Amino acid sequence: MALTPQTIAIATVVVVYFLVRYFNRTDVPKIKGLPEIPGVPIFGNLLQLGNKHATVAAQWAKKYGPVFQVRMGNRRVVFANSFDSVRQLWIKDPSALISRPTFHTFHSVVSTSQGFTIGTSPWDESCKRRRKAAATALNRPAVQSYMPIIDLESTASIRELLKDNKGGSVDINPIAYFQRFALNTSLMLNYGFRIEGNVDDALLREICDVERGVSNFRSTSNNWQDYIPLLRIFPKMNREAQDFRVRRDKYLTFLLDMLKERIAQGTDKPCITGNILKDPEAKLNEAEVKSICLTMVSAGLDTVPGNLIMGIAYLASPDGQRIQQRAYEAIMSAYPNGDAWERCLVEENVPYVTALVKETLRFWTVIPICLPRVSTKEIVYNGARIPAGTTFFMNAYAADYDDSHFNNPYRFIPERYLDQGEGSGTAHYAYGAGSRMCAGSHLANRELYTAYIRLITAFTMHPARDPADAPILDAIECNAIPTALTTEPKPFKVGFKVRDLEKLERWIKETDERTRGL
Ligand code: HEM
Repeated sequence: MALTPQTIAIATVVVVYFLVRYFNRTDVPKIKGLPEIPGVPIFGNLLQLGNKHATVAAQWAKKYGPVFQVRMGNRRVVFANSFDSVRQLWIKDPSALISRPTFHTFHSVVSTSQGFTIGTSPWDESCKRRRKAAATALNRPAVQSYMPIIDLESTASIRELLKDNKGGSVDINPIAYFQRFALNTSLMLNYGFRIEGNVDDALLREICDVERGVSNFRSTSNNWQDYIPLLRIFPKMNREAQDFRVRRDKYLTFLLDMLKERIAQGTDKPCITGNILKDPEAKLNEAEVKSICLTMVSAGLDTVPGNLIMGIAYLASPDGQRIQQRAYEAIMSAYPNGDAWERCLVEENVPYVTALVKETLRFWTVIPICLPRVSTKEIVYNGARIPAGTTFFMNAYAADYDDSHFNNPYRFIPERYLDQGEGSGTAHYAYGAGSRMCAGSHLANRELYTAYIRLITAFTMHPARDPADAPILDAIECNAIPTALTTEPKPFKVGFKVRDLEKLERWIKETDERTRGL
């Protein structure tokens, strides 16, 4: 019997209907009582979120309220967009959001050889062990013992800056200098190894490029194949992710093998992985050691420089001149003998610079959509029952620019953290919040504080001579890759003028003497 055109049309409609229904399912059913952003079949809200998730979600929050649900392909996501709602969901019952979701690209393609970082691991016994090991290695007393490394690396970057700016006649793009500062600090801590070459060193560039690429595969806003499984039939994304994995394996294996060889020969320097490998009581297996190494190499690599570089961009701008001057006066009044360069290694005694660090972290919020969480039990929010297994996104950018919490959030005002009020309690969500908050925040704070004290006492910073080199002073617009997990600052240049060459050369020489054995 021949099929009539009508039968074919009806059959097509039925097949399409069931296909759309099949592909339109979500991991968690619609949550009653929580506003839902209207979307389209299969894609959900992905098309509307586009490549600026943080700003689009912040706009929706104005219409739908601070917490709402969206559909990203087949994943239902609860988005929190205000300072207070983050506090309620992430901090009030921290155990409820202790886990992390898995995503196809990062977890099944990029991470098959070295395992997951701590920050991308779902909560289980292994994650607990790794987080505990990292937290112990990164707690306050441990970080204090690493200050010689920060002494060495901040000086190395400033020394090279001084050489390259040729007496102030050349404007400088600060990015590579502070990438090396952050990477070498992490490598020294983790492997007792540092990259000796200049900012063009091949290993430095390779690690920075690959980690940046991998960070894009980790992004919650970049990988539609994570949300729409049908898209995984296109092999291109998988191939790119695999290429990055191969390149990453190469240097991670090189670094770990080198450390093991040095331990065998007794020539290793004290470091976190060395301590673990040599500790007969350590309960971590090879895969867990690799995960910690991976975390240590990647966690501070984009985040610390992103803050420092954009902080420098602001300080050097016409608006930043007042802040630079005030910071300089505060440093001079705390250290009239000019020993801030050295004292910043043992104490944090300039509240204005501490406030400058906090405001930098808030204003630039370099992970605008914080690392995602998944709930391990039911959470009740404003009467809505959100089931266990739901994915949560913290819009840290929106929360850090929440005008019901911060006065003039779009202005860069370190003073907000000098007075209580805005500064009391959680200062900002740049480090996330609650049970899986950044484990490296003490280290990062010490790196930023030391770098600021040294940069501000060494130089005055000015706009570049060519207006085309001016930075973009907006936390979203400054980002060269809007869908990246961590802000990648668009290139810009700054003028550095030495305040007192003789003193600076003396401080550098003193660091050289102090750090000779490292
Ligand atoms: C300014 C620099 C940094 C920023 C802005 C930053 C930010 C963050 C954020 C937003 C998270 C997710 C927190 C959450 O889900 O609530 C995180 C996690 C993490 N960070 Fe950092 N981070 C920085 C530097 C570092 C450094 C230097 C290290 C260590 C070398 C580090 C180690 C970690 C670890 C281990 C986690 C995972 C915590 C977990 O999942 O249990 N971070 N960081």
